[in-house]
Amino acid sequence: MVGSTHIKVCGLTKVEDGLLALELGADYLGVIRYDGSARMATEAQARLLSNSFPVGKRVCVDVAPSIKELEHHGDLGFDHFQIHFKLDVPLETIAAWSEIVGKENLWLAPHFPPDQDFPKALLPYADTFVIDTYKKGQVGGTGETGDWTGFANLMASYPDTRFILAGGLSPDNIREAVRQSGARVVDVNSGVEASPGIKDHDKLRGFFAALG
Ligand SMILES: O=C(O)c1ccccc1NCC(=O)[C@H](O)[C@H](O)COP(=O)(O)O
Repeated sequence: MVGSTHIKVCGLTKVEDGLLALELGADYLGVIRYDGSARMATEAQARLLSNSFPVGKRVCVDVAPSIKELEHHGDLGFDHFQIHFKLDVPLETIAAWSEIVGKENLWLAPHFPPDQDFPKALLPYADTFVIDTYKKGQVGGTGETGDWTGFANLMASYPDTRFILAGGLSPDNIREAVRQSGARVVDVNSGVEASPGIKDHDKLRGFFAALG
């Protein structure tokens, strides 16, 4: 945490990048297990990262995993499970994800356009929602900024739910993003990368410094 902002650094594939993020004050470290991502950690990398990072801070990120895949992510030792998905996924599937990992550990990242209301039917299944920038045809990790005032309105509408601001955050815009959105938890990935899956240590330092 820096000031009153909690921070997740996502898309890690190297232990040293995660350890630097922790040293700087990261609250959560994200490892992507989706095979459509340029930042996907292999099974061996995911196991190493999970074993190297503190309990309670390890987040496994995937896109609409099967039940078997989600159970396997749990076996790798992750604490929280961030699932990106399109709204055509049946509520029964979402209920099953919630049952498997626990509502308190499920971070739902629904893919919905800015002109559509937040899908409140999802609220019973997770305590935490990641609001990532919508881009047609891409489920998560767009690297583009979203609607920060819309995020502030969402938080005001559902005060008992934890929302995480994601999408295109960087050392250059994080201060303004937090000011406009009121976000208490932020998620950064491509904005602090040297290349997909590899963090740029100067950018990482710059991101945390900007919040200080
Ligand atoms: O980053 C990806 O490649 C990705 C692919 C599919 C689903 C999620 C993905 N990333 C999630 C994240 O890294 C973050 O949670 C978040 O979306 C922020 O990403 P960025 O806009 O790059 O900061």
